Order: sequence, then C-alpha cells, then structure tokens
Amino acid sequence: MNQALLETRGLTKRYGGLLVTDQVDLDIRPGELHAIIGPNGAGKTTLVNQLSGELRADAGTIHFDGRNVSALGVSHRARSGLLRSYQITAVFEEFTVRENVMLAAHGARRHGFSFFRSLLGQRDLATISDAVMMEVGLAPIGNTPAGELAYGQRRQLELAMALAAEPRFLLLDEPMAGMSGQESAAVVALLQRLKGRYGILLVEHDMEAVFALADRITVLVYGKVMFCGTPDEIRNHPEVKAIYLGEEE
Ligand SMILES: Nc1ncnc2c1ncn2[C@@H]1O[C@H](COP(=O)(O)OP(=O)(O)OP(=O)(O)O)[C@@H](O)[C@H]1O
Repeated sequence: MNQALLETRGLTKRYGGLLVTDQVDLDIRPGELHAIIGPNGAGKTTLVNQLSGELRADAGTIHFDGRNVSALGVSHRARSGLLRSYQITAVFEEFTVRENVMLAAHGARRHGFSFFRSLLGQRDLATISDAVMMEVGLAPIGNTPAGELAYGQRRQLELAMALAAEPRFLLLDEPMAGMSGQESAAVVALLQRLKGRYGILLVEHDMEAVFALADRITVLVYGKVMFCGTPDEIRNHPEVKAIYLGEEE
C-alpha cells in the first residue's frame, strides 16, 4: 500500500455561517488520478484553492509528501511540486507559445543551486519545452503569440507551462471548461498519457471524462466527503446515484 502523496485531514473552510468545506479527509497516492465530483456549490473549487494555498483553511491540515504544507503559500507549494496549472507563471501575450513554455521551465528551476542552474542552459530549456509542447499537442503552433490563441489552446498552453515546471502533483480545476468537443477529447487523451507520472486531482463536470480517467473519485456534497471509491463503486453507490448522478441524468 502506497503512502499518500497528498493527504488532508479535517480540512474546513467557512464563509460566515456557511461551511463550504467540512472536515475533508483525502489520501491521494503517487501517480493516482483522483477526481472530485459533486453538485454545483459543493465546495470543489474552494477545496482546490485550499490545496493550492490560495485560500487558508480555517481548520485541518495538508501534508504533501509527508511534509505539513498547511502554512505555506502558493509559491512555496508550487516549488515543492504541488501546483495548479495556471499558477506557475503568467502567460505573456506577446511571447510565442514556445517562449512562454520556456519561461515556465526556466522559472521553475531558477530557485535551484546556482551550480545546477548554470548547467541548465538555453539549449536544455528548449529541449524540455519542445518535448512538453509535443506532448500537449502545441508543437504545430509553437511560434504563435500567446495573445492570438483560441480559448481552448490557451488552456492547453497553461497545462504545458505547468508540465514544463516538472510538477509532482497537478491540481486541475475544470481543465476542459469552455473547450470544443475536439479540444476536450485532446485533453482527456493527454491526461490519459500523464496518468501514473504525476499525482493529479481533477475537478470536472464532464462525467464521461471523469469515469474514463479517474482511479478513484471523491464525492463532495455540501462540503462533506460523502463517498470515496473507484469509478465502479461510485456508479453502483445508491446514494451517490440518487444525489449526484441522478441529477446529471
Ligand atoms: N469568497 C466567498 N465568499 C462567500 N461564499 C463563497 C465564496 N466562495 C465560494 N462561496 C460559496 O461556497 C460554496 C461553494 O463554492 P465552490 O465554488 O467551492 O463550489 P463548487 O463545488 O466548485 O461549485 P461549481 O461546481 O458550481 O463550480 C458556494 O455556495 C459559494 O457560493
């Protein structure tokens, strides 16, 4: 049994009288793709914000790779490898796709020891960036300025920039939202390829994608974990079917 790479205990966030996440316990293993589903307003985005460090929890703890990161901010968590796709660095509109990916690769490495930093030259950054663009399917538009990208391509660029930073755990909040059918299919295929390499937490409303991709699924209802299990267990869970999947149908 693998030890959890990302573990939360009693994670809680309230806004006034509203408990948005309520004593959430998660255990996500290395290489696992773990989906969070739940009705609108269940607290999924709030949970992601707490994991990324954008929101400080009112109670509870977050351990990443055995280390308590609860008090760390976004950039510290990102540097330790726990990151959300768009957070690694800003997209520069006038720079090309390739230049943006290179900047992300460079930015994530500049905190290393200067000795290693100096070993990683322009050529290495270009090699890493080209490999990532190939993986994400952005290679054909590597020379397009980011400002000219369609919405779906831009989300793919954000994902490429996160991958260039060589994360250990990716937080993905509705990565397919607003994409065309073709673009969503490309992201599903990409996540299928990435699965196993990184821990991934995926919040997604597209149930077909969730059931195709997830190793395990946590169902959040009114901020509480209602159930956590494999896609088959979720499909056959009467309460989940009634409360969530029934609603989808
Ligand atoms: N900053 C805030 N102040 C007050 N209430 C908030 C705040 N952010 C979120 N909420 C409330 O917390 C609840 C959970 O919101 P959240 O966005 O986390 O849900 P969600 O599961 O991601 O929803 P969706 O599926 O619609 O994206 C909602 O009732 C929302 O109105």
